[in-house]
Amino acid sequence: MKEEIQRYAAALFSLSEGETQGVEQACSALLADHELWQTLTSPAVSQAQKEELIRSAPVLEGRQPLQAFLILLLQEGKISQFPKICASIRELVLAAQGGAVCVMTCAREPDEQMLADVRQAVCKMRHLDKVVLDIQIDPSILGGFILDVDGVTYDRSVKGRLERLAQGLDRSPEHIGDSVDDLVEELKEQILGFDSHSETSETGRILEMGDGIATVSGLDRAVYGELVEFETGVSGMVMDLSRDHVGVVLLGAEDGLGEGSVVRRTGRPADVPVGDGLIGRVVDALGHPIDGLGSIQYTERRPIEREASGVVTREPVTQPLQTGILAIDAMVPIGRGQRELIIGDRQTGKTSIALDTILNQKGQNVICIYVAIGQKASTVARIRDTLVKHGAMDYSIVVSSTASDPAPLQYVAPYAGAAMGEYFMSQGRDVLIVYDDLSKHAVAYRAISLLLKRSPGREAYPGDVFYLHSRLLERACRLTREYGGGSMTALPIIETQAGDVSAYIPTNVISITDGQIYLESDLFNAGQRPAVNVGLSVSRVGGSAQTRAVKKTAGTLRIDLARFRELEVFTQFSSDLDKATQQALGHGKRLLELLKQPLYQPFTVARQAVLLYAATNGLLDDVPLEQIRPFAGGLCHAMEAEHGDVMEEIQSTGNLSGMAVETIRACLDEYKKRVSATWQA
Ligand SMILES: Nc1ncnc2c1ncn2[C@@H]1O[C@H](COP(=O)(O)OP(=O)(O)OP(=O)(O)O)[C@@H](O)[C@H]1O
Repeated sequence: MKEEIQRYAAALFSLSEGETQGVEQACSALLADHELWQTLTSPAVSQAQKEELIRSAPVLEGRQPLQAFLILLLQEGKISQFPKICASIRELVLAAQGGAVCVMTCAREPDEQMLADVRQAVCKMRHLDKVVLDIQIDPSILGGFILDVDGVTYDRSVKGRLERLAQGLDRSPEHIGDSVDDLVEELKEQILGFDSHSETSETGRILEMGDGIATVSGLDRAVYGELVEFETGVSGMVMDLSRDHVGVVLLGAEDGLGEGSVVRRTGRPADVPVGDGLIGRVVDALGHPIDGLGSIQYTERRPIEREASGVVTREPVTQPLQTGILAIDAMVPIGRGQRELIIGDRQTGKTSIALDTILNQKGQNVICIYVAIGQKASTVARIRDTLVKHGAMDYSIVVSSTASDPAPLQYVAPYAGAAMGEYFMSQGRDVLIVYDDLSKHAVAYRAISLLLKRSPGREAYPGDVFYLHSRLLERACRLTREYGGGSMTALPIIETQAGDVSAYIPTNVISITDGQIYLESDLFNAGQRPAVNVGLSVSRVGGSAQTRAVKKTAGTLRIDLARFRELEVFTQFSSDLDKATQQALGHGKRLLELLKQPLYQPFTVARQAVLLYAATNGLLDDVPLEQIRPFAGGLCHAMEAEHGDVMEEIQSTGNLSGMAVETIRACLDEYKKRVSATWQA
């Protein structure tokens, strides 16, 4: 509506070339003639009579362009908008003369001296030649005034100052001690140090509102990604910039907002609290606690969007990040600073792998962040319980945006998690971040983009959906020693439909990451859990980070399994197999059996090395298939109980010495002798 009025005003302004002031006066005179104006807007008077009245009215005499304009308004049924058009013309006339109209809200009628001072101050501040003040009286501001100049609000009201003081007191409870004296001291300090100067803010108004998206006019200087505040206190993020309006996504409830509601610029990008205070907490996508454990004492705030570290600050991935899952650490090793995708159909154990990896970081000095995107609240609660139960919450943060949260919050969540992780990385610490899952993240972004009227592309995703994830995952890296030497390892999760890895989002994320762990429903249903498909899973950079003991012993595992798969297919229908084939099949079956691992039971490096050494050297081939897992467990126990020093050495050096190999062989022979009697029975 405002745009339409401005268009009419601009048309009339251009019609009255060089004679704008005269036209403005004629407009004012017409509005001042109450009888004439009421007749023109009365529904009882016919159109022809009104047109005749316009042509013959003394106040419009000699003003043909204005008469034609009014007749046009009459014909288009817009005559009631004429007072607003006049106000808009007044602004245009003033702007042409180097001036502006300012709305000044006062608690009571201001005196002449004050008006003159304000006019002079505004002229100086905004470099204007002339200022017209439109005075509005609002006793609720208590005293002082609020000045609105060209979309920028200068608040010098008593009410505004009190609100700012209250906000300041609200924000500083962190350092206040427990005693009343401390509290009084702190309050005194706050009040004495309060800067009572006016607050300048740029405000706009909502033009349209719906589905968590607000179209706002008047925020001409707003920048992409900036945080704005609505009059109900809800925040929003600018995500669309057009010529005469901006698109804002709401980061909270829409209640109480509608057309005309005031929106204020904050001048800062969307940010989240970061710091050690967040460890052990469950927070929402904006970093607010949702675990009922009280407020969070954060160290600083960091913007959720940040450019990824550059080439100079990065170091190659050389340090392992143990998942504790034998199949992964042996064949798809992950290094600190790597991005390894976990991909698979629904219910194939994707989250379980990520959780097991978090549990395995206990005592490893790694901060873990689990970001739930579009998950059920009950799932998030279950994950938190699991972490608490295994003592993993002491070094973890859960960032939760559940399926019931608005799409913008689901969109923001992984970036917020990355910002929290980056803080620890900048402190030289190692971070593991799990994004569960990015398919739902892409869906949330698609919803926002379509509501912002961006053109849909393949599968209705917007054109920049690749950038959506690449800029997120690029933030995972290992920093050089000069930059603190911290790292952030990312485990993004993608859900496929019926195993289709060639769909749009899966292919995108596969191409961004440094490898993928591919989980298969068939394997999962056949009882092979974790259901890692060894053939399709790769780790592009993890090999150089793999622990030597595991690398040495797992050397032939991948090839052995590939050979087994091939043989299995070929020999499916033949009953008469030669001895070598039978042996190869038996070996493969035992390897697969060994790779089965129950939930929440991660293996240490020493255990992995012992088991892999035994399996890949065929030392388990004479153990009955159904006894493999109990035998493996027993062997590890025997090694730990009888050769604790050797296990300790493997664990600490990450290497398998000749002496260790001999000990393993001896212990295995001895243990086998001990238990083999029970097999025959
Ligand atoms: N190694 C395992 N051993 C036994 N059960 C497992 C194993 N891994 C996963 N499961 C079980 O499989 C089920 C699905 O696991 P999970 O929730 O991790 O899968 P998902 O692929 O993340 O599922 P969703 O599609 O719901 O995200 C769970 O009930 C879990 O207990």
